[in-house]
Amino acid sequence: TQTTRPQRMLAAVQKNATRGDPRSVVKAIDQFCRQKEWAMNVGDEKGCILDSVVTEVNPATVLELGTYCGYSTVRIASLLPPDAKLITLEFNPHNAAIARQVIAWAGLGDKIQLVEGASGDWIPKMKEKFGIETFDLVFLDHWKDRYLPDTKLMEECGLLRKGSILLADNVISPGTPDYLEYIRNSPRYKSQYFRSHLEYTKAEDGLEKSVFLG
Ligand SMILES: O=C(NCCCCCn1ccnc1)c1cc(-c2ccc(F)cc2)cc(O)c1O
Ligand SMILES: [Mg+2]
Repeated sequence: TQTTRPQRMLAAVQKNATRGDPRSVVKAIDQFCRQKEWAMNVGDEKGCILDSVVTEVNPATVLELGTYCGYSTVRIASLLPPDAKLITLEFNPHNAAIARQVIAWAGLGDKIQLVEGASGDWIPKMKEKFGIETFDLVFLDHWKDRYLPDTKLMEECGLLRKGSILLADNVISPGTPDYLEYIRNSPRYKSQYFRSHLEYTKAEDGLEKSVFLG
């Protein structure tokens, strides 16, 4: 029977990456996506910007919205300090199952909590279920029409503190116009656009980094 693209991506990781070596997992996925099949990972070019923000913030608590196959999950977790916690939310059970195996191959299972379900349902439960007070860093990479409602929900649930960083993928391609309009005009955020390209292509895309001012 026909395999899925995430399954073929996982097979490429298990074939070409070294167990317990997150950077080799990232490299194997990028090679697969450049040489074999495009897939919607944040990719190597935007991934370098992601790495620099993670390193600068050095977060103790991270929320990732949109796991997909775990590429950015592994990228972020490989840069976190020892006791840091990364919670990643994935809606699609098949993708979540693949991501768990990619994360395990990278040897990062103890740093990452993968939660299956809808962000709108889980964000209000973060404190009670995971003992999270606030997030130091949020990486938005899920449905593009959920960036704005979920950001407002995080504000309302008190999950952001003065200095929390939101980093949003795909603000140009596919685009998140309502989120950009809100975050760039809100007095409660200071935003910066990092121009780049849509993963593995020459099309424009970029990351929007926003600091919550409280
Ligand atoms: O849709 C994207 N991501 C969300 C996937 C579903 C999330 C499910 N979920 C997880 C948690 N809550 C809900 C996405 C799309 C593209 C893209 C760009 C150009 C193109 F022609 C086709 C596609 C590029 C990305 O980088 C993306 O991230
Ligand atoms: Mg994306």
